[in-house]
Amino acid sequence: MTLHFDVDAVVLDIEGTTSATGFVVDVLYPYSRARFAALLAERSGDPEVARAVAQVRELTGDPHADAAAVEKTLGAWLDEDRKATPLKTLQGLIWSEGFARGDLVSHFYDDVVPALRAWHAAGLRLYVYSSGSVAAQRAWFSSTSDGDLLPLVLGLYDTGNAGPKQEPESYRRIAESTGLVPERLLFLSDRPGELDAARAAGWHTVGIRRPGEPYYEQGVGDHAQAGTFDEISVGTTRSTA
Ligand SMILES: CSCCC(=O)C(=O)COP(=O)(O)O
Ligand SMILES: [Mg+2]
Repeated sequence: MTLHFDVDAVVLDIEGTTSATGFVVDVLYPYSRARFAALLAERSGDPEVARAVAQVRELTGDPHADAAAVEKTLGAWLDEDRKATPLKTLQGLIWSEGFARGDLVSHFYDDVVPALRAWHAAGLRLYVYSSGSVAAQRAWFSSTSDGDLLPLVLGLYDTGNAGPKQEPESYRRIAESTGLVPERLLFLSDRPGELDAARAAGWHTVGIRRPGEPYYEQGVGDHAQAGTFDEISVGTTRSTA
């Protein structure tokens, strides 16, 4: 069955939706884990690193945590796949450099890139909203085995510039930033809590359920659902806020 939506923009989650969680956890996470110590030791003066370290100390309630303690916290958050903003900031710095060096090439499910190209060609606006930092998203879309997909994407949102993914206010903030009314936006995600928040903000939602992904068995509640992007048809008649 094909789901049809008359919208102006599609907002994409990454992990579990455009791309495999397994790749993120098995390739990207070890890559960052192996480099946290060097980043904390060598670049503590970098404002982005210093801000993230301060956030780690705040979140753990330990204002005097040294580099070793911060690294331990980052490792524990990785183990539980916690989407903590400072973890994502530091991972983003490490991954961006890894992609730029050619150590990393991003993963997209086979159905995703053709759909993104077709939707973009049809005049749909494409945005990303991921727990991965904007820096990580930029690198992710730039360094694919299908070439640079970043020109397809009009804007990137993360938990820093939009807020937590399970809060409706974050989706209101994104809608305002795009200049589109909520009912002209479609959010694709694998996580029911994110879909609930987007719907509470007035967006259309589709839960993406791919075999092997963490939320596959649980499902996406009463949201429309699709196994691949091929099952989604989007068209635009343009209407801005
Ligand atoms: C290029 S982002 C890397 C993936 C990641 O770290 C992440 O947390 C993605 O979470 P999402 O919100 O896209 O499910
Ligand atoms: Mg996801």
